[in-house]
Amino acid sequence: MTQNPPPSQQTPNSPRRIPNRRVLIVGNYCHDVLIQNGAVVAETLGGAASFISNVLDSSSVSCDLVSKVGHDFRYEVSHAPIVVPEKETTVFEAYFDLGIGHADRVLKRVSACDPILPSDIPDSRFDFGMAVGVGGEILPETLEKMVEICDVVAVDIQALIRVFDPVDGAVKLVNLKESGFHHVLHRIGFLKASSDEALFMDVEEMKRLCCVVVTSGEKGCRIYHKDDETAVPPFLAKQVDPTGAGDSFLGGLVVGLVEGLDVPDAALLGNLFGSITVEHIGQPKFDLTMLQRVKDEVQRRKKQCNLSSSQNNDHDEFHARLSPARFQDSPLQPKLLVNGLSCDR
Ligand SMILES: Nc1ncnc2c1ncn2[C@@H]1O[C@H](COP(=O)(O)OP(=O)(O)O)[C@@H](O)[C@H]1O
Ligand SMILES: O=P([O-])([O-])O[C@@H]1[C@@H](O)[C@H](O)[C@@H](O)[C@H](O)[C@@H]1O
Repeated sequence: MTQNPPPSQQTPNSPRRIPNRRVLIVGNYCHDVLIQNGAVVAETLGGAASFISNVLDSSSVSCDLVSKVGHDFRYEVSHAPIVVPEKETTVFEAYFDLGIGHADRVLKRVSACDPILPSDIPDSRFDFGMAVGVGGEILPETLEKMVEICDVVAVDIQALIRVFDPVDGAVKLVNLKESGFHHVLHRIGFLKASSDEALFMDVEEMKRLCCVVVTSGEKGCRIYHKDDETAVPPFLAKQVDPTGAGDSFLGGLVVGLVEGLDVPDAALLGNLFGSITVEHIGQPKFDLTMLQRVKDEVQRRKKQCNLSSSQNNDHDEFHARLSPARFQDSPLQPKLLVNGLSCDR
């Protein structure tokens, strides 16, 4: 197969045969069961792929999605999964002993569908690939194929370092070095980890290989790349269920990158979508007016950055403009958050 050179290496005479497709998402949908004090509180569509495609679809970013489910898959989704008739859909039970609004949860994978194989992935080229497994469905050879066919690959570390207790399915983490993926990591563009997961990698080593983004719930996120470290401020949210925040964050980050924002601005969009997600149980339905306001702010920000001759590293203004766009119709008081501190307007 003839591959297009990555955009940075394309010249007017490059043999660019077929335009890239935009985004490839690889990861299984799952059924999430939320449990508090021994009782089932909610059952929802889960899996990073579902949260991410929700963000991309709502933002009009076209994507292909490769996911496997079993005969018992119960949800209508806009990107059809591969159905494996002899298997059951991946199921996660999430135990919230402190209440489902609380960030602390214990996850158990109680059923696992099949892994995604390189042959399940289309032989096209993509601008962005997203390796976003939740239940061990991304294999080293799956990621190897993704880095071959995608110009930039963003990886959620949870796809690489999760292992599952053979008896009760409890999720445990192994160090990235022992994950079986270490040899591919120099070929990925972005590695996203929550602050708990970041303890299972050497950030100093990884930031030399790719852009590392560490999310910290209500505190926002930090970006590490080479010798740079950038804190990206959060948005206020009334947390109801933390499930999917990291996934929606990654979706927002990729929407920003596809739109041509620089990485801190794109991460700010990630924070925005993460903050909206924690206000819902299951998949958030994004308000159309809010989405339009956010799109307008993104276009405005792009123009502003194009006009400015010097590198514009001041993201506070973009944050200050996104905040009211997000809170306009919300019961939360619109507040300005600067460097993680909230101030009344
Ligand atoms: N309580 C919260 N308030 C505001 N934003 C939040 C909150 N929780 C999560 N977010 C946003 O979602 C992102 C991902 O959340 P986090 O909890 O760090 O990830 P994960 O779901 O992978 O554990 C955060 O960086 C932040 O931008
Ligand atoms: O909450 P989060 O860490 O972003 O991502 C979650 C996964 O950790 C979990 O395994 C899955 O069942 C949820 O649907 C969601 O994808």
